[in-house]
Amino acid sequence: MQTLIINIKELLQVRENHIEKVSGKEMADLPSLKNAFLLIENDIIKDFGAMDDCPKINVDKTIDANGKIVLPSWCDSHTHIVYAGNREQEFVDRINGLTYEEIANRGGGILNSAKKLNETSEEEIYNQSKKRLEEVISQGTGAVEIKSGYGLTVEGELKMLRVIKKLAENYSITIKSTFLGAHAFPKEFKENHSGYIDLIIDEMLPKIAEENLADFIDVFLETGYFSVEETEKIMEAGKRYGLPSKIHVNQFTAISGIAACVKHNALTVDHLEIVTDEDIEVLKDTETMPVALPSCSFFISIPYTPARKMLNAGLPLALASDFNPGTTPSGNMNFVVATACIKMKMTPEEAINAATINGAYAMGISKTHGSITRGKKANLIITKPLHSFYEIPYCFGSNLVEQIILDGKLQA
Ligand SMILES: N=CN[C@@H](CCC(=O)O)C(=O)O
Ligand SMILES: [Zn+2]
Repeated sequence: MQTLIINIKELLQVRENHIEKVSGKEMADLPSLKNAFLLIENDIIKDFGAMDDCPKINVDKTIDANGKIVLPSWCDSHTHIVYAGNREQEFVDRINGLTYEEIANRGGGILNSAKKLNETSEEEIYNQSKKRLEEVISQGTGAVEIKSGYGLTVEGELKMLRVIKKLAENYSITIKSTFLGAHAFPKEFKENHSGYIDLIIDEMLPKIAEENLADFIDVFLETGYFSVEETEKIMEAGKRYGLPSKIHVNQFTAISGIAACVKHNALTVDHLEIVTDEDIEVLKDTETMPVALPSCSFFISIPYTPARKMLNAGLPLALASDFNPGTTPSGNMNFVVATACIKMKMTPEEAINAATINGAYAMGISKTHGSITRGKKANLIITKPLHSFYEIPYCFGSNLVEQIILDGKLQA
């Protein structure tokens, strides 16, 4: 099956040679081709180039992208799409003056979602979650990481991970799965942290490994949640099962968690609303990708990740949605890119690099996703006719995604 896209006004994120990620100043460069074609064979990008060089061949399908921009699908490396119910009452409570911390201390927050999840059947959780997945697909996401973390019991965590697995089996979007048993301490373990950590390490992890349910392990490393020492113990356990870590850290406080993550070769450190100079130093020249979640900052009114400072220090940065019922009930990566430009002062080039190739790196899939490179997966966005790709962040409230290609197939 061959599909040819012709007359592309601008083809973005064109990389002739394989790259894993872009860092610092490199992020300002978003290579592109104007008046281009792109040839897809089955689910793979077979070729691309200037329209003058467009092959004269018979193909199964031709798409005329006159006036439109084509780019690799968004790679959203941090979500909690699988959950039960929602938490709109907490949204109103925050409007009326309560903080995220105060709501959590009253038994709301993550424990509220955990209660709902444990009361809901696997089938019902699947049905609720698939709607969110379908929504983000329609908004241009072509690869997504989904975390557990609202079970906080052996059965609850397994249930969430099985739903993620089923979504991955039933949808063309690429899905990576992360075990986040260490999202919060359940009430019954409030005074017995080591008891819950033993449950994670001795009971949850072996079962998850046996069913091959996770690609990564995550911990909410934060004051009032998991300490640096507790997180290190869980990262080490994850490693024994071949699970690299992707860690929630520095959302509200900086407690030297990033250094611990780097020491354990974490693939990513995520959130980073509060970042110290020491944190930046420790991330330099490492393989750990910092991940910013600007929709979370927007929704719960906390600081934005200091992107400029980090890029000026030569660091890479990925952007992700954090789609979850508490802090970010949106998985719209177009909004993430726009907010990064508007609030974090990233240029459109930097933000698109952060949401494509660096997002792919943050899921361990930059060999196959995140750029227009021959041999990579044909997961693509075709926009509506645009003046330029700057309109993607500029028109922050509009849906500019016209068509989606996943696994080389145009989605209905
Ligand atoms: N901060 C930790 N976890 C989620 C929020 C969880 C929740 O409130 O349900 C986040 O990434 O923002
Ligand atoms: Zn999160």
